[in-house]
Amino acid sequence: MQTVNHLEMLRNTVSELREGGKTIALVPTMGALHEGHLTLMREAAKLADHVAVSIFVNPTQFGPGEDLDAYPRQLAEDSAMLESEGVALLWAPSVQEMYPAGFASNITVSGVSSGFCGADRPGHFDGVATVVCKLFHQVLPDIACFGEKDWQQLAVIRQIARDLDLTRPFASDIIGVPTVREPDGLAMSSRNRYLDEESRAAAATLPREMREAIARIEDGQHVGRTLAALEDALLGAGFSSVDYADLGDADSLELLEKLGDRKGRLLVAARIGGTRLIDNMPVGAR
Ligand SMILES: Nc1ncnc2c1ncn2[C@@H]1O[C@H](COP(=O)(O)OP(=O)(O)OP(=O)(O)O)[C@@H](O)[C@H]1O
Ligand SMILES: CC(C)(CO)[C@@H](O)C(=O)[O-]
Ligand code: BAL
Repeated sequence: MQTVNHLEMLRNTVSELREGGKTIALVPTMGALHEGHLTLMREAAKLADHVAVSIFVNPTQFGPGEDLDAYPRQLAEDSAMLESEGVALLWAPSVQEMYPAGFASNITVSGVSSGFCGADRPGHFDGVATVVCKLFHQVLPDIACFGEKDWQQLAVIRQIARDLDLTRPFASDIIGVPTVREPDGLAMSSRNRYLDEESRAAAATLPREMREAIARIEDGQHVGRTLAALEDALLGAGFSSVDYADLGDADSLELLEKLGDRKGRLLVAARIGGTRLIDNMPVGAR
């Protein structure tokens, strides 16, 4: 694996990897790798000749008071995991390399980025869209893989890929990979490591109650009342607050009060032991 920290070297390495018409799949991450990330890499490896992974804790997607400083950074450990996955290229730029002095651009996506996490974390998806756009221009991948765990992020990235002509041939090259879960159902996330034993045990209530709520909605029960009951169940199980628990159209993320024949998605963000967890699941898929 080649580890690259500077743009000029990245360009040379990408050209070398491309020799003979070889293709590249990019997996953007913020590091602190877990099995969810490795699953993205294994999917990427099926779809291209080489897998490139970026590790960059992107300051512009963190709001004031969020966990930018506390976010786990473990490049040596991550690097060893990538080596054993057969990753060809690790792109690990510094903040200075990504945002040199005088950097002044920003990509704002309307529509899909406005509710859910977009409402709770103002500017978050601007930061994500801007850095992902830069990563695409830097690595020039043929495809890129993202996790469905961050469903709204995936929708935002599909939108910029389409709008800004980021991939060949357009957004079909953005691959969404289903959420990888712990045995008790909790979605894997780098932030799970913030949880103490008690909060970690209670966190599994989130996917369990989501599945219950989905079954009720699919059985025709009132959406608003079912979601209110879901919030109560989470608060009763030890969550300190629920940022949102809403049913959205799976693609546009428009809020749905009734499922009808729409393909829906239940999206939840809730806090436990000081940690904000997110999850989402399909509704109306059965
Ligand atoms: N459990 C998971 N299943 C599938 N993909 C995942 C999972 N967790 C993360 N990903 C994907 O990995 C990529 C990198 O995510 P990131 O490095 O932010 O990890 P994370 O575990 O989501 O961290 P965080 O705790 O910050 O949410 C994203 O495309 C994300 O959706
Ligand atoms: C896509 C991403 C790497 C952009 O910083 C980040 O939001 C993430 O890890 O999900
Ligand atoms: N995986 C999403 C990145 C973030 O929460 O900032």
